Amino acid sequence: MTTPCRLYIITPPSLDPKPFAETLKAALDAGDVACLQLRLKDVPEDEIARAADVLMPIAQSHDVAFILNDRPDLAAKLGADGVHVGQEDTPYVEARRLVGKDRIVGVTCHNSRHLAMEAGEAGADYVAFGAFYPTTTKDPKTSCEIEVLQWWAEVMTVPCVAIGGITVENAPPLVAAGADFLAVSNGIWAYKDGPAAAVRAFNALF
Ligand SMILES: Cc1ncc(COP(=O)(O)OP(=O)(O)O)c(N)n1
Ligand SMILES: Cc1nc(C(=O)O)sc1CCOP(=O)(O)O
Ligand SMILES: [Mg+2]
Repeated sequence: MTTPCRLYIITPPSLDPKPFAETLKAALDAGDVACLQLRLKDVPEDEIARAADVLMPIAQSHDVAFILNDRPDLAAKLGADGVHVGQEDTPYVEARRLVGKDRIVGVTCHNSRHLAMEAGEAGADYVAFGAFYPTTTKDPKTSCEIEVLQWWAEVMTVPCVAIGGITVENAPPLVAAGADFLAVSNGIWAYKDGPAAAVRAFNALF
């Protein structure tokens, strides 16, 4: 039996924790969300820690796993539920050593079956493929064909995440291909009817 696709929300590239907390609560109240990734690039550690202090309890009280981007050391120190690392970040094995066996470690695999098999065999909790669509959130290294996702979902058991420019409108082929999670930033925060409506609309697709 296949499990339904779930939402993996990524925070906006910059945020003010106190006001953003209210937006986040409304979004997480609106429907099922599996993970929230705190992704603040090029900011000092204390800014990430301040944001995590405010946002992690909100995620966890909604049963949403709180994942920190890039920083396994800080994920362990702050008590996050996991970390996401890319190919230019801390290598998987070191990330796992830093966070321990009980936290989630996810790995960016771009559009590469080879990187995904390596990560899966090493013990990653999920592999992430992207970017599936054009995105304004970052300049992605690769674009990924839906076929890669479909192949992974058919052949492998390690969960896969689809990322990059995903919106309520363009998500259906990714869901049909077997993505376990859709990782979405702008498609949530800039949704025409607001983030809570986006969460409802994604859940209606699943
Ligand atoms: C779920 C998920 N997938 C991919 C990424 C991208 O990670 P990375 O390649 O390290 O790039 P940055 O996000 O660090 O700019 C991600 N963050 N989350
Ligand atoms: C953080 C990130 N990584 C990507 C990759 O392809 O690895 S695409 C991306 C941006 C995700 O944000 P949005 O949903 O706004 O496009
Ligand atoms: Mg990274």
